[in-house]
Amino acid sequence: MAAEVAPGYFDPLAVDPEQARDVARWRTAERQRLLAARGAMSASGRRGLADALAARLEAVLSAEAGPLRGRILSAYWPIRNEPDLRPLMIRLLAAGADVALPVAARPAAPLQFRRWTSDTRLERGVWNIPVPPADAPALTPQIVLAPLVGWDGAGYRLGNGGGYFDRTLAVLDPRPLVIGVGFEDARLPTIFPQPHDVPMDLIVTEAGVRVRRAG
Ligand SMILES: Nc1nc2c(c(=O)[nH]1)N(C=O)[C@@H](CNc1ccc(C(=O)N[C@@H](CCC(=O)O)C(=O)O)cc1)CN2
Ligand SMILES: Nc1ncnc2c1ncn2[C@@H]1O[C@H](COP(=O)(O)OP(=O)(O)OP(=O)(O)O)[C@@H](O)[C@H]1O
Repeated sequence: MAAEVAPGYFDPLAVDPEQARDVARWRTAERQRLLAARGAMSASGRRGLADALAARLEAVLSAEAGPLRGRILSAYWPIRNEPDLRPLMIRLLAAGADVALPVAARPAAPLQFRRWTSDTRLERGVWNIPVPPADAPALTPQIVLAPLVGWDGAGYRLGNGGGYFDRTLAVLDPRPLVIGVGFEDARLPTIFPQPHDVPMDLIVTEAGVRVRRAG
């Protein structure tokens, strides 16, 4: 009997399509809930938490990555009430780091990273996200700040649902130090990690380093 069944049938790592659909549906609902909660914060409350988060990040960066001069860091231009780290991005530039922004240039493809300075004239990319223009230098980041919609204690990230960071982290070589950044309140018991989900090396919130994966 067993010999008649394709060996893949018993593959314990195979994804059950029904379960994958359930997880995807659950994530869509959790994303909505978390985005609504973040949107309901006052602007000044969000600003205060973002500033606290930026201070935590600065300490983490110097502890983990050493001097920032010459380092290539990817940050993000805030959308959907994400923590606004633009003041930190300016300080990183002043410290001599190269700052890049992610660009979803093609659907279902890895992100590109383009150099950003305070003089860069941003254009509107997909979903109206401001991005550096196509002639901005392409950079390969050594450190990636990945904005979190949600996160869990195992270091997994719930993002905006495009799968862009997962696709990107799957192909970046050498692999950068990946730091998930978001608000403490966005913690979930688990995001039900799927085979494509790439865990963060660190998760930092306004409360400090919340997850650190060995590695
Ligand atoms: N500030 C910032 N920039 C970023 C990201 C980010 O999360 N934050 N990205 C990080 O990847 C990339 C853009 N990713 C995005 C992915 C999906 C959607 C989006 O609109 N998604 C659908 C929901 C899809 C679903 O739930 O299945 C939507 O909300 O309608 C927007 C941006 C690149 N730049
Ligand atoms: N490496 C990959 N290769 C192919 N598809 C992928 C990969 N990573 C993610 N996906 C697909 O992208 C979709 C969204 O994934 P997921 O819910 O993890 O997004 P997210 O991490 O929240 O989004 P984002 O990174 O854009 O903020 C899923 O359907 C998933 O199958």
